[in-house]
Amino acid sequence: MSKNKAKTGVLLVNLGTPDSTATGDVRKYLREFLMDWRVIDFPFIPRWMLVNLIIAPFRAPKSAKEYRKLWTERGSPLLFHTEDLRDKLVKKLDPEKYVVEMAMRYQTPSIENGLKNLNKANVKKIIVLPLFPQYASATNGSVADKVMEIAKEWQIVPSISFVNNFVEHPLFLQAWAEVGKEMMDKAEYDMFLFSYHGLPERQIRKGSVEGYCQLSDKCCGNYTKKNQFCYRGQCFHTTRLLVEKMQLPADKVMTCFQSRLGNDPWIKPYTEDVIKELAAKGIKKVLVFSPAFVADCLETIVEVGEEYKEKFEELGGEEWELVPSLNSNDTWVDCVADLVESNT
Ligand SMILES: C=CC1=C(C)c2cc3[nH]c(cc4nc(cc5[nH]c(cc1n2)c(C)c5CCC(=O)O)C(CCC(=O)O)=C4C)c(C)c3C=C
Ligand SMILES: [Fe+2]
Ligand SMILES: [Fe+2]
Repeated sequence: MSKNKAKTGVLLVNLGTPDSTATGDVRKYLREFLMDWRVIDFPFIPRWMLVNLIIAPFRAPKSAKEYRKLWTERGSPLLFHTEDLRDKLVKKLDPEKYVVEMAMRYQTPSIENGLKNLNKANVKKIIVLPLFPQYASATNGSVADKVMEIAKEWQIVPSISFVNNFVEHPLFLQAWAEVGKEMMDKAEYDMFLFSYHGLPERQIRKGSVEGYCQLSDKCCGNYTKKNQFCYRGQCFHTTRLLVEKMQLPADKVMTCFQSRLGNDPWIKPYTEDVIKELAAKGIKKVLVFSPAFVADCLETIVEVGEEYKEKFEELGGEEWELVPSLNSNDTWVDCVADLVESNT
């Protein structure tokens, strides 16, 4: 390719994390995150009151304590795993064809800065890759909002494409099979739990085409063109594909949803309830996959790896192991490279 040809810009975007574990920084992060109407989908005034008068003040000190448990010399795992992914992707892609930037939807490095750098490189096209395997308005939808909010100020808008989801990508499935196999080679398990980040049920209903999704097994249990964007349906589909790929016994597999916030109904079954059910059935050894996340973060390391483990053990469980996330696994890097090249 000629050196004069314009390149394609790639913007990897993950969710975001506080700049430090100081309570003030955590509060700032929570405020930006939860004031996003796609995350707390209430009208502005009730959202502002809920976030600024209730959630941020009370949650920030508690969350800051949790962030201190996982913070490293390189900062937040979500951030440094995404940096490592970017660095490996840069080495993998043809430098004559691609410029790669990474950003966080909330806090830093910002999407604004990433796009500015791509613009400086005079790219002809931008591929935005939100690092969320399953589509949700609160994640992928929000990344698209932010990118377009910035691009609407530009005189020249190059072509911009968004990767919507990648649950069916063979290298995504292969990468999970690899990290899972490493764990399964070391020990035997009675149960394989697939715990995904949850969502308020009303957000699924709002996105439901012709009211198709009623949050039952009938709709979410199949993956069809009618529920192709249903987050819950995509999560069950991810489990089915991974079970097939890893040849896990179907009667030893469960799908559940974690990280509920507030009192409204979120998508079920809740991971907390499944833990009780497993313990009551006498299940002792559980291997947990968390395939809504591609990088280890607060929700995997602390919530699944520590809090749920403690609950399971209190109820008589013996082993609760978390499969590490994809982070910068080489097959996962190949998957990202392929998502870029096939969208170029
Ligand atoms: C996997 C995709 C994610 C979806 C979907 C999602 C929806 C969602 N999240 C909240 C509230 C919180 N999430 C928090 C942390 C967090 N969430 C995701 C991903 C998804 N969220 C990640 C990767 C992380 C970890 C960030 C890190 O720094 O490690 C938090 C903050 C942490 C805490 O205080 O517990 C909140 C709050 C809502 C309300 C929501 C959908 C509506
Ligand atoms: Fe979240
Ligand atoms: Fe559904």
